Amino acid sequence: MATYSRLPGSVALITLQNPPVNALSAAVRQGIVDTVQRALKDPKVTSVVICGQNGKFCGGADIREFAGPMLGPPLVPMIHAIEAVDKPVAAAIEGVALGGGLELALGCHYRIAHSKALLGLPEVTLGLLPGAGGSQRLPRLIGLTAALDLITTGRHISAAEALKLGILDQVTDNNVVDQAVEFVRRVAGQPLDSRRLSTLPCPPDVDSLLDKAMVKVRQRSRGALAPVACVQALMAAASLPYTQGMEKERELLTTLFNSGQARALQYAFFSQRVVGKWSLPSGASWDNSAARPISKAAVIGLGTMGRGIVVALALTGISVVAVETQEKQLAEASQAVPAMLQREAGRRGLATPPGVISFSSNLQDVSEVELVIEAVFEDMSLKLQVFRHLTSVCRPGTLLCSNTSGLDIDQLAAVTQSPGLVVGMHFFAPAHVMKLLEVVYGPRSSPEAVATAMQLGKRMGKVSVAVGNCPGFVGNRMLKPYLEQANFLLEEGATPQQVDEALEEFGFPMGVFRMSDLSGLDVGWRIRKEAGLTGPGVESTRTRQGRRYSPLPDQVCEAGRLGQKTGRGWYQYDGPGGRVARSDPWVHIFLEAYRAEHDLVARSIAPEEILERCLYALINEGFNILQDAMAAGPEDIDAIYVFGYGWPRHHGGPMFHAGQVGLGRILERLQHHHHNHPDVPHLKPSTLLRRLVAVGSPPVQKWREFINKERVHSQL
Ligand SMILES: CCCCCCCCCCCCC[C@H](O)CC(=O)SCCNC(=O)CCNC(=O)[C@H](O)C(C)(C)COP(=O)(O)OP(=O)(O)OC[C@H]1O[C@@H](n2cnc3c(N)ncnc32)[C@H](O)[C@@H]1OP(=O)(O)O
Ligand SMILES: NC(=O)c1ccc[n+]([C@@H]2O[C@H](COP(=O)([O-])OP(=O)(O)OC[C@H]3O[C@@H](n4cnc5c(N)ncnc54)[C@H](O)[C@@H]3O)[C@@H](O)[C@H]2O)c1
Repeated sequence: MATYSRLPGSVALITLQNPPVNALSAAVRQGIVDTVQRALKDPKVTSVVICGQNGKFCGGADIREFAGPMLGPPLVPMIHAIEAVDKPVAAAIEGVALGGGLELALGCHYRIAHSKALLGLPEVTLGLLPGAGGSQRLPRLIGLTAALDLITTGRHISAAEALKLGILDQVTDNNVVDQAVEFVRRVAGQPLDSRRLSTLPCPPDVDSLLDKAMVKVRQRSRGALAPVACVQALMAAASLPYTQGMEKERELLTTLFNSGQARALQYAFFSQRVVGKWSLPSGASWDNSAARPISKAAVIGLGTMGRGIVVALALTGISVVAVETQEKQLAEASQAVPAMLQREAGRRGLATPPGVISFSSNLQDVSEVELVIEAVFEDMSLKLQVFRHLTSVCRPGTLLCSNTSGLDIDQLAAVTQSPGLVVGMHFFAPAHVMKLLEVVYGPRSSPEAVATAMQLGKRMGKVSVAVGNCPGFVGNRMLKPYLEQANFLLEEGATPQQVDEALEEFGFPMGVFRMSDLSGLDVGWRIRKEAGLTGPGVESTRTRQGRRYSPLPDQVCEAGRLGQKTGRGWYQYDGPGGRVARSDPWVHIFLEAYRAEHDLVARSIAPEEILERCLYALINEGFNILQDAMAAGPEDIDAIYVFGYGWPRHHGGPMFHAGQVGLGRILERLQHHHHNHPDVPHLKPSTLLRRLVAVGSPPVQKWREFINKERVHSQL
């Protein structure tokens, strides 16, 4: 709703009230329509201020309403009515003015903001465009170049930047409503024509800026529709009168609204928030478990991951003891880490990186910290040794965390004095940049330890997801069948390029083979050796441990091709560390020889089969994970894949995508592929998938409840 009050001095104050962000729900829109009418009719009112309750102007349209029929007064005529008022109307912006919130402000004649406010048109991130006149008014106010940037990126800008761009008329450190009231009193009676943005001309696109932008956006959007539609809306603004521009905005919005992509992106928005409200099978959850404050931490092992973790902690204002036993590594890290910190602080606009870092080669130096993150090699015996040492050195109550990619957290906990204080904190490379953190709880991890790791992740700006303790946890466990299928496809006749192209066409930033070259092929090779799948003494057949196995990646490593770092992998590069992947004749000859050796006849494989085999195998493992209660719900899996594995956000995440494709279809295709490849257990449809199909394929939002019920009735 919106409340109305008349302040001394003939100013009407309209306050939006819809906690927590004053989203423009039907009730708020009705409230605005009614109160604006009241202000218009009240002869004693000479000017109007619109503000939001509880320090937030407005977070935009109510995204939850998009799932149902749109009721209540529509936004566009509501904003036109405000713009047409013949008394000055000012938006008093505190907190946020985003999306429809900023569009509402653009309909006002003046905009005054608090210096800490954030403004933006983030609709593109929800698969939409600014559909309440924003795509037509903003370029009229700030020009095409700046409007293009804000609308196609959806980025939030500070009040200072908004003032510079000309979006705001005034910025204040004081009470913004008081300032706005004073402002409108001052300007009452002045002509308003030039303040009505819809009546102003839009600058024409003289340098074909928008054509060039369109080319770039199409290249970068990887199949996402909204960025393209945003440019189209700006083209309409630049070339058509306002009314026709608005018609085009509406037409484009309707297309986006009806696209599966908008639903996927809005689901992704809420998933990100759902995972913060974590719960464990024990009943412990975000709202009944207290986190400990952390101000001093240690990181053990300063390789690729450890360095990034030190930077991420320091940026959060935490003092870090950084420990590395190899002299050369320590010397390198003590040069590299401060430089990384400086760079990242600069990128985030922080003047001085807040955390203090001390480097050491002595594990004894971590005795005073409150939390330790171990990031030594992925070797269980080494990690056990480190944890034994830590538990004897650290004071009682210190949280001991491991950045292992998939080893057993419980085994690590078992060698410590307080197993309840051991959790996994699985960061992704580079750890100071990537948004995902898997917080891995073992059977003995205490709610307090999970809560502390989750909160620390949040402080670091991560999307933290609580996951159960199983090999590979959630993300890497699902990756295994995906990689396996990619290798099998090579055996059957595909090339690395064909597989990668199909996946990139789907929207991944990199296909599986380019990604593996980037991460280093030796990572998986080491894990397979540890698992006894390859290495000296293991037979060179295509079956291992009773199931189909492809020795192709092992053989590529044995040839000294470890990916980008050696300048050769599934592709060739300009040299060690090269980044541009080129097809390598060696790989094609190698694949042909391999197929000949194993009597395999290469067949032509369609992109559809590549996608089905790779993605449905991955999705199937997602169902197994839900069934095993290793993830609390499909949103957790989807957030992990979107934020950690490059799953295209406009496809929502693997589990959401399964729902969009249709669970019946996924089941049928898995059955088909499993029939053709009975020696590949990952293709055998999961019981949960079968159960969901049997009950009519409920929408993804209902799976959590269904799984819990099935578990109670022991159906899973
Ligand atoms: C069929 C054809 C029909 C075609 C025509 C249809 C016509 C429809 C007309 C539409 C016109 C378009 C109008 C406009 O252009 C579209 C929009 O405005 S889209 C919304 C744009 N706004 C945003 O994207 C902002 C989203 N929110 C945020 O970024 C953040 O929440 C925040 C505001 C920066 C605050 O951040 P935090 O303080 O960290 O808080 P949280 O993020 O945790 O949020 C708290 C709580 O609020 C919920 N929430 C936030 N924003 C919204 C919102 N806009 N709508 C609904 N709910 C919102 C959030 O989910 C949290 O709740 P929880 O999930 O925890 O319950
Ligand atoms: N690299 C990745 O992409 C990635 C991603 C997520 C998780 N991980 C996990 O993070 C951990 C570290 O991986 P990495 O890639 O950073 O390895 P790395 O080889 O780059 O670095 C490991 C570092 O640990 C040091 N070290 C070894 N024993 C030590 C000890 N006893 N005390 C102190 N330092 C010691 C080594 O000298 C080395 O500098 C592994 O468990 C790995 O599985 C890696």
